[in-house]
Amino acid sequence: MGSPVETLEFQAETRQLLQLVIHSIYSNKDIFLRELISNSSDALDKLRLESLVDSDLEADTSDPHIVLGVDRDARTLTVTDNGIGMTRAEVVDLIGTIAKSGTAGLLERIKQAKDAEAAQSLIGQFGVGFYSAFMVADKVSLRTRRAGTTEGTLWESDGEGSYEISSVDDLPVGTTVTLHLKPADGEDGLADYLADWKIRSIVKQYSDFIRWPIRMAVERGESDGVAVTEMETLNSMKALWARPRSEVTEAEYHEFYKQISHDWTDPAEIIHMRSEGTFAYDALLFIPSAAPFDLFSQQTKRGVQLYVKRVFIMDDCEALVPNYLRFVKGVVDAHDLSLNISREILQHDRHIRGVRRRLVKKVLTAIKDMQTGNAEQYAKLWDQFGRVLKEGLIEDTDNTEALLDLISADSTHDAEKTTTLREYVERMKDGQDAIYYLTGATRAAVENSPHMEAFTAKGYEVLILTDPVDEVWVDQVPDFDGHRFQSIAKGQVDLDSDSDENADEEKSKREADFAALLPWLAGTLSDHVKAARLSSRLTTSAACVVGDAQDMTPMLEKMYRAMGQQIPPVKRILEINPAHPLITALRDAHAKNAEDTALPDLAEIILGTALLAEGGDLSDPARFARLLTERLARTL
Ligand SMILES: Nc1ncnc2c1ncn2[C@@H]1O[C@H](COP(=O)(O)OP(=O)(O)OP(=O)(O)O)[C@@H](O)[C@H]1O
Repeated sequence: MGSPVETLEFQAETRQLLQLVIHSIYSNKDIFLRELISNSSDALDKLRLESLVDSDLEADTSDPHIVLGVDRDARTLTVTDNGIGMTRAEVVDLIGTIAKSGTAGLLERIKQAKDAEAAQSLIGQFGVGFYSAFMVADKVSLRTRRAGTTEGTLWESDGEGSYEISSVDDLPVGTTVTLHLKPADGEDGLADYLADWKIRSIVKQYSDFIRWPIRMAVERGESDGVAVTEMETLNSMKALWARPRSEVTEAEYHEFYKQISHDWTDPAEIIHMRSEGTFAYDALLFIPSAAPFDLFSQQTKRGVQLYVKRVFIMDDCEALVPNYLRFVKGVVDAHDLSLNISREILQHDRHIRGVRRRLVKKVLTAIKDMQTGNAEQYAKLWDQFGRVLKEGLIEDTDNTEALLDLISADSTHDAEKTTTLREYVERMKDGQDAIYYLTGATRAAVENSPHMEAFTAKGYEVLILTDPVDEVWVDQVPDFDGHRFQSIAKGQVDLDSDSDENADEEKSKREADFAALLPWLAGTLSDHVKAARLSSRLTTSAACVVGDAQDMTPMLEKMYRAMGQQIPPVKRILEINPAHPLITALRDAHAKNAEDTALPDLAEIILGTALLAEGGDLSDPARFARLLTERLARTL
């Protein structure tokens, strides 16, 4: 026997929240199904747990499931579970009221939010759960019977001010939510939620890994003019990350990786972890073996997806992995977050920040282990992802040390093999305190650059850095193991630190010899260089161009320009080799007749050749070619 229908008012806050939901704060209405399935899944979990704890509870737990039902004539969609169910009092408490603390304050802030996006992000902290049904339905009925009780409850509402509640007989244990669907309306984001394909695709996208079967009767042709239907399970239920590592085979991991990454090759590394602390989560991450083609495009997305209790929440979750680990693929399943959590809130969530820190450490440690344990695999990985990892030196100062430890760079020590910074430091010469490097477009350009000459002659090893990102991090990272990074194309170089008196004397004499030429050179070339000085880094070339320690390198200047930034041209310093015959001849010619009109052209040619030798660009190549040919012609 059913009881008389009682009409109850929604609590004031609930009413406000419902209004917000109905008047569509959410552009993505599909999520209502995710919310209802998630509630059902929780109810199935609860029943299983309760029946284990309470042996007197007469509950059938032989086939826990969720069934989706469509009635096209009545335009209803039902979500049924045989989970724990609710008593009448629980329905009033749980569905008619919002028990969460801070609701009133939150609603106030939502009302004051500037736009829909801000409102959505606030409400994401909260989760609208069951109420999201009102986004797609103009009436919702809930029939439920709690396990261990006999009386069923019917709750019905149109989401306006009140709801009706009555007792009903003969309900099975569990809950059925019936949505009386609003008409489909493309403009309002309301899809046809009676269509099999739509339901199927929402389940696949959001609820594929729910551990209980989600079933639906699907049509399988006709027999004697009558549609034949068959129950089909829509979700795969296989959430690998929720299983203990020891129970998952490598083949299963690989299969799963391919499914989420759309990659054909097996991953290079698998990281499977579980945290059971105050903020419990499972994480299953993969380091791919090859970089995707769009790794450096602006549109590249991060590969880590966020789930909450097996319900898909979002992909490209920037709160979980930093940009420089965008190549890492996988899933993080947090056990205790709102399903509607927004990206913005996630960014500021203390727990999520903790998860992120841990994931970064795990990934970096996995790469480090590869470096020490499997050099060949590591070399491949570095080749694919080294450039991106080096972005971390700019983005993530918390992990500078770990990242520097991973660096593998070309060096003048070995033409075939790269070096780690640690190996470099171990080979450093006595008295050498800095790590020398030179940046450039290619290994050949760097190796043949005039800046290298004295370093090569004196046996100093120089790192050859040819990735654009190298230009930036070397300027930002203070040191490795107490040794600062020193560009050999910047600042003064004094490789004879133990200079004796004779050397000093010689130096003063040279300075005096060139005392007239240097200011003249600087003046003549003042459109291109800010100073001219004698070099101690050249052995065979006549000249080179160097920057001050804080100057931007020409490559960095070019990079900024390519990105559309307006920066004034950076003038560098011309260094000349006092022992080179061309330079001594110029000095003598200048001493003889400083007004000789051929001299400025010669100065330009010297500067131009220095730029060409470092692989740089000439400001006016045609002019340079003309000056050079005229000069050569005169020598014949
Ligand atoms: N199918 C169901 N079976 C049993 N109880 C349910 C069911 N659906 C909802 N409930 C009860 O109603 C409560 C409120 O549900 P609602 O979806 O509004 O919020 P929630 O699931 O608690 O939180 P959120 O969705 O924000 O994470 C649930 O906590 C649960 O106790």
